Amino acid sequence: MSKPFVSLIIFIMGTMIGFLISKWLEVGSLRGRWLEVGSLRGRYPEEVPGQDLLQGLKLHWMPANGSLPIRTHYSKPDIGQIPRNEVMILTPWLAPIVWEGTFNSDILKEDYQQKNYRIGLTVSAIGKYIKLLKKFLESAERYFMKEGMVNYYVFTDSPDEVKALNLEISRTLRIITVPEYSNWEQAVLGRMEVLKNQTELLFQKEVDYLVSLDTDVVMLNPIGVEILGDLVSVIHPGFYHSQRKNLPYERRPASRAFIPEDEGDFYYQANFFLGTVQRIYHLTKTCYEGIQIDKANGIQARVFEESHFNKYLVYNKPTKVLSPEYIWSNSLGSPKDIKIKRVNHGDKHF
Ligand SMILES: CC(=O)N[C@H]1[C@@H](OP(=O)(O)OP(=O)(O)OC[C@H]2O[C@@H](n3ccc(=O)[nH]c3=O)[C@H](O)[C@@H]2O)O[C@H](CO)[C@H](O)[C@@H]1O
Ligand SMILES: [Mn+2]
Repeated sequence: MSKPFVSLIIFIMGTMIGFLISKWLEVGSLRGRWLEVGSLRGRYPEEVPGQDLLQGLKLHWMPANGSLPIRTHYSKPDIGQIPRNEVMILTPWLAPIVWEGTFNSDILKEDYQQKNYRIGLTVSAIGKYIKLLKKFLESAERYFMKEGMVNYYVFTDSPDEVKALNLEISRTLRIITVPEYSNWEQAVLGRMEVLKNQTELLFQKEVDYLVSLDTDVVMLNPIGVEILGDLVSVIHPGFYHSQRKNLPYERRPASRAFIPEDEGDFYYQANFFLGTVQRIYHLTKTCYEGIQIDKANGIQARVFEESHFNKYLVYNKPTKVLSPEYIWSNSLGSPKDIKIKRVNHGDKHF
């Protein structure tokens, strides 16, 4: 055989082997791809992929009947305009801090009205605190979620006394009987237990959001849908400028409310918190369990249920934070950064 002929044969064979190897590799990778496609194909035609992802989602910009809802008109947000320049309006974990001047109620209300949330406002009126209930509810009628679907839930040891108040209210009020607690501490700690138990029994069926407030609160200005969020707490008005070392967290490791010295964001006040039923259930259950464990170990946390509440919020960050404007006390005066006093807390005229 001549030399050129042998070279030609070798060239042709080489090309063929190269071609076969490249095809083999391609089939291998195609097989990988084919597996993926095959797993998607397996869902047709019975299931349309993605439909389950949309279940329960309440969107409203395209109503089913085609008519457009009435829109709120407002000026365009200006990226260069700072709503408040003297206070923090966003936490380092990106939760908004709600201050007067940072939101437009009309935009928020529009969203709220379309979604029709049900809100449960819970309040304890045990023993002499029943005397504060009338004023509390009258102020809630006037200022709390005016345009919303609100139920009031009153925890009391004396339903007859509550009925005797002859409250004139426009919303449903349910009286929930709780034990006669032996003292103030038991009543305050018991609130977590009652909230937890009633969420299991009742709240989960009746409302979307739960709000817990003290009875010694009188609302002075509107408290609206701007407060709604998955888990919302209020910065304590007495400590909002304090350094971490001065916050009254529980620092003893023996308590379940223990927070190490180098941890803690804000100090929150346990007299006002809210969230979705599910998040409030988890919060109150965790605090209740912490309180029970402390009790079994013969230790009382520094600020009762508020210590457990603060511990929870260090490790389960609130998704929205309300400024001290939402739980102000007149006794704290009128500092410049408090632009509006939405409530007066702590006036106990029994
Ligand atoms: C200075 C201080 O220590 N302040 C604490 C105290 O605030 P306060 O002095 O605001 O507590 P408080 O006397 O208002 O009690 C809390 C709430 O529990 C209810 N209640 C209490 C006792 C009772 O016999 N009957 C009854 O119904 C009632 O709704 C009352 O508003 O307690 C709060 C409980 O969230 C926080 O721990 C506060 O940091
Ligand atoms: Mn109080």
